[in-house]
Amino acid sequence: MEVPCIAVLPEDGEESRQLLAEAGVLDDDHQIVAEDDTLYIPVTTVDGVPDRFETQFRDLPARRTVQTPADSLGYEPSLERLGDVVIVDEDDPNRAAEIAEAVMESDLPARSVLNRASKIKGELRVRDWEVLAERETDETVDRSPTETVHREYGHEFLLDLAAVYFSPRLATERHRVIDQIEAGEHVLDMFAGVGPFAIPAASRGAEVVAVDLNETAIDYLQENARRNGVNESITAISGDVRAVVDDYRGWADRLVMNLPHSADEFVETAVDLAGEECVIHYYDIQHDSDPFGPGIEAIRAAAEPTYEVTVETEHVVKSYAPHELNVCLDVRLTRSA
Ligand SMILES: C[S@@+](CC[C@H](N)C(=O)[O-])C[C@H]1O[C@@H](n2cnc3c(N)ncnc32)[C@H](O)[C@@H]1O
Repeated sequence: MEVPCIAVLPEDGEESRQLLAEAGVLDDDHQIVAEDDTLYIPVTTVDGVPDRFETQFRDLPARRTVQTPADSLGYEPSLERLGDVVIVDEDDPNRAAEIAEAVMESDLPARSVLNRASKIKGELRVRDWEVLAERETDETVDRSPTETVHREYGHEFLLDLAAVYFSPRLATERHRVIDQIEAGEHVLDMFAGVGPFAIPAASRGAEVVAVDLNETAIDYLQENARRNGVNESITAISGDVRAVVDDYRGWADRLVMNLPHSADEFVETAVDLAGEECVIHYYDIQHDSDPFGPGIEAIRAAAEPTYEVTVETEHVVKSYAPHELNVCLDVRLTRSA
């Protein structure tokens, strides 16, 4: 379509564009075109173009705007992105299907759209998913629609949401813990999943043991260790963490205990694994009237009097449910003299 524009030399382009913008007549809906040593800059109207420019009419292509799901839906859907997977949280199946279609039609780089089909459940803390939409490309034809690559603070994690636990919402919390790790430390991640604590810990120069009951999570953790170049510093063990006590008794300078609903069942194991001095990052979910008390009590009961127990940080990670908080205690155990 022909639109009004000015014609200038390329070296005058930026100054001219600015003058048009200042005059309020720069047309952002069409593209600037370079042709035969001339730049054609679109304007919204001939009136108001500064006198130094001559206007003419020319066929300039429309500028493509980014299409979002909200553009076709007419409302902003609640979406979460994990790599190239888009997650919706919708109880109404019609609305879920409508959102999925809008996502696939939009410019979001989505390979699949998933809906939560169950709560996180069982010992392995995995949930069911409904695949609402899926785009197959040559590159991803053999990949499950629930598998993706998530990037976090310079690391990448391959994972299958249908087979392992993973939450991108804990990225800032993981970073808080990882920031405390020093090179040479012995770090034991008791519930390691696909490695979002263990792998960055190894990148900081720690020697890491990562344990998980979920064999598939350990397979991904090993792949992720390779992808992030730290496989030499991580020992990955598939099985119940209680079974590693004989091999790692007294070994750990730092323990990560991210199993919030039942961490209290593993404090004796943690004390068995702790070295002379050991920091425990203990995750818990408790009522907001006393979010830290039960965890501190459980750790004191298991560790004292063998260890002196110092609570270094009481940290609220996020709200979990009405009146329930997901919290982390950073607790230092120092073996008593
Ligand atoms: C909440 S997820 C945390 C995973 C990981 N730390 C993360 O942040 O993504 C808890 C993990 O503990 C594992 N798990 C549960 N019971 C276990 C046990 N007895 N021994 C070792 N791992 C266990 C589950 O398989 C699950 O991967």
